[in-house]
Amino acid sequence: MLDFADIAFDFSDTPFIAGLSFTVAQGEMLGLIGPNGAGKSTILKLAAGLLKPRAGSIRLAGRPISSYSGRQRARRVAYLPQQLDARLPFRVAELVEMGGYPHLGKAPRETFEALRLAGLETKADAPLGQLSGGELRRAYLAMTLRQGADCLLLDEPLAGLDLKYQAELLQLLRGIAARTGTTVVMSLHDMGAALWLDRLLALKEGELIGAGKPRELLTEGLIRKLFDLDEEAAWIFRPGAGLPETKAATF
Ligand SMILES: Nc1ncnc2c1ncn2[C@@H]1O[C@H](COP(=O)(O)OP(=O)(O)OP(=O)(O)O)[C@@H](O)[C@H]1O
Repeated sequence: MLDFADIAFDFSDTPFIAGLSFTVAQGEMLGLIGPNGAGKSTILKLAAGLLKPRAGSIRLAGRPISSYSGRQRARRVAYLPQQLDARLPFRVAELVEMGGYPHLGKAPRETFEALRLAGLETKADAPLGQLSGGELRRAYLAMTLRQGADCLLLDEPLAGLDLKYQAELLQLLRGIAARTGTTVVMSLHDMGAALWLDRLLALKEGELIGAGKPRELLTEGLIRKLFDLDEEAAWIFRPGAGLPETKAATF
């Protein structure tokens, strides 16, 4: 569904990504993990066609992403940015309705259905500025779902969601992927949630340092290398182990 081949990308004159290659199969749920600034958002923006690589090719469903018109691309790819604007002067249902734009209003998923999937039926008439952080993310997510694209590119979709909505969102995406073959690529920081994805790419400073099934990839060694955690700091990755006494004493 998505094919990055030998991608290079620079910010102005600063080289950032070099020789990055990976593919994502149709219906797969892929997670991008790594520290702040690792390049997860950059990769999602490249996949969405919002940034252009300096070298290499990005293909979507077998065609170069650059060969799609804006509307064609929006039918194939829906992108949920990390930074969401709560100041837009719209109500929730109006925002979600905009997801139908690439289909001239005839999107595969109706606005109410998208609202229901995001658990926002009762907030349909609320102005965006009156939503909580998690509700705002779910409103934008509903717009993304309404778009009915084959490939969902979601930048930290779980951020700010309470546990119930994190679980529901993962189940929802899993169901959509299984039923319709929709491909999901998401960045995330929650290693517990990452366990429920099909495959993970571990990124650091624009480089792919590991890839694989979550339960095989997420070793303590990989986590320590990825996030520069020394042995003592790695307590954070040992659920149930508790805070080491030496650490607790220094707080
Ligand atoms: N427009 C820009 N110009 C210059 N540098 C940029 C620009 N956008 C991002 N960067 C830099 O590129 C690097 C990668 O940023 P990116 O947003 O892809 O990271 P990320 O892995 O998504 O991080 P986070 O977990 O904090 O969201 C960062 O060092 C960032 O400062």
